[in-house]
Amino acid sequence: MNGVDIMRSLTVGTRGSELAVTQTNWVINQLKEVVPHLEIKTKVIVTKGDLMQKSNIPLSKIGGKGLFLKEIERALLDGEIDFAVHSMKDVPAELPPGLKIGCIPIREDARDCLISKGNQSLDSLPSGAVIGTSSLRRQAQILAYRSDLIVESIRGNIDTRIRKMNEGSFDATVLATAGLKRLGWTEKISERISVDIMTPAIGQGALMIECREQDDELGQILSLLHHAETAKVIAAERSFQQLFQGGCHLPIAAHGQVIEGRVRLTGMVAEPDGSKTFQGVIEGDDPVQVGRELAVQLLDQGAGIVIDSVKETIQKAVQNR
Ligand SMILES: NCc1[nH]cc(CCC(=O)O)c1CC(=O)O
Repeated sequence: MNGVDIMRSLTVGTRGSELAVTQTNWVINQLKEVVPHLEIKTKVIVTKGDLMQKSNIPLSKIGGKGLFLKEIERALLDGEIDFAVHSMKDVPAELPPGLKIGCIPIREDARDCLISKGNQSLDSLPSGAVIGTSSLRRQAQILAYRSDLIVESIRGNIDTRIRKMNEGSFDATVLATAGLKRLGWTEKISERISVDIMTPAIGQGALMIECREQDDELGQILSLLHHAETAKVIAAERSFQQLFQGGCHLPIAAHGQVIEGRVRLTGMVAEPDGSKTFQGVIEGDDPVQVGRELAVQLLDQGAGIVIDSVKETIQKAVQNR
């Protein structure tokens, strides 16, 4: 890539988690390579999601996307920071007015991975082994594949979850491969789970850089990190998700690939106990259309009934808090 000669002093806002800071630093380094004269300061911002993680209420029961974003978006709009790096997976369907997607950089490995005591794989775990996850998507797919395993809720950042597994009553946990790779912790991975067994979360492994709508100069800088192929599959995955009107707290998954210029999207919706799964694959040229068509296909099979009942359960849990 050619360097661009822009002098500007920027502030990036980030959550304080080790993963958030690592992802932000990755972006800073990428930017400095293409725009050597940039000066970038980092400002750590505490979000509601970070505070909730210290509590015992499962995030799936709090519901709603954007728990990790609100305070950061406030800081963007107030001009306290100029841009922010988010895990795509945690970004809601719509951005608030005044903000835009600065770019979508190249995606890391989208697969989930198993981290287990004794380095066991999903196939070699003994019957009755306890897997810690609070993701209904992961729970449903683990149980659909191995109904003899037990899933229990586990909370916290990546390092907390791994520690809880090693110290506590869990035999294994499932995390995003991308997070572990970025943190340099791949030696902890026991198995990268095939997308044929576990469809990844919508946007998993991808980042989204957000900035102010009117900041054209920064938009131009950020566009240097944009990865068109990633953006295409993300558009398909998110368009699929949009028809279910829900985020990563629902048992919904999608994984897009670009094959000879066309998008191939696999989608999955499941009953949280894994007793029933709806799956489909659609290929096409227009990512948004592909996502929509696939969602309609699964809705026609009855996936909407499953999702509505999961939403109802979440709603009740929120009311009873
Ligand atoms: N919801 C938490 C979250 N948001 C992004 C990642 C990992 C990185 C990614 O998916 O890009 C994680 C943790 C995990 O699921 O293991």
